[in-house]
Amino acid sequence: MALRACGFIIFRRVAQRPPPDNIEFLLLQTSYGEHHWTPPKGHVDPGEDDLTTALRETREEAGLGQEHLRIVENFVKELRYAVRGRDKSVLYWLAELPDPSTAVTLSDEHQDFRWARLEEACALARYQDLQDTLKEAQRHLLTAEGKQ
Ligand SMILES: Nc1nc2c(ncn2[C@@H]2O[C@H](COP(=O)(O)OP(=O)(O)OP(=O)(O)OP(=O)(O)OC[C@H]3O[C@@H](n4cnc5c(=O)[nH]c(N)nc54)[C@H](O)[C@@H]3O)[C@@H](O)[C@H]2O)c(=O)[nH]1
Repeated sequence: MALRACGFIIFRRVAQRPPPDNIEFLLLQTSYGEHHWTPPKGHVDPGEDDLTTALRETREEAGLGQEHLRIVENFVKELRYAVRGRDKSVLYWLAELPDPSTAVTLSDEHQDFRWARLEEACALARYQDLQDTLKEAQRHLLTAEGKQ
């Protein structure tokens, strides 16, 4: 069976810059393996529903819970890639951190985090599918605000 993981693309808006540069995405760097950067996400536990997984992993990995987040409607993206020869599917929802000063608290699974504008986020993310997803998220937000 394919591996399945779920998470959140989390963004915040900073007041000091005009759109689109006011949008910053949260990326976490693993403390293991290739030290790659991804949004908070993780494997679905047996019997767990996808959104519950996304919320649980975001709390575990970034210290951010539903009380800190505003989930954006009509945005969910699936990425499919192979990990050590097994197909993996990752579902990402999109959520805003309305209070941009809310602290991010990492677990042992990650060694660093970054709030990054789209260009830097894409450079950190490295994988084309994740970069495309971040770009789509930004487009979705700007379109919703009538700024594009
Ligand atoms: N020591 C050690 N331990 C590990 C390792 N590996 C796992 N652990 C343990 O597992 C726990 C994590 O459990 P969860 O939090 O539940 O799972 P996830 O959050 O899902 O995390 P993963 O790291 O398993 O999965 P990915 O992020 O998917 O990375 C897997 C590979 O896929 C590629 N890749 C990544 N992202 C993209 C993308 O967007 N697009 C594309 N195209 N490719 C992408 C990249 O090549 C990468 O190397 C940790 O606590 C460790 O105990 C490891 O290498 N060494």
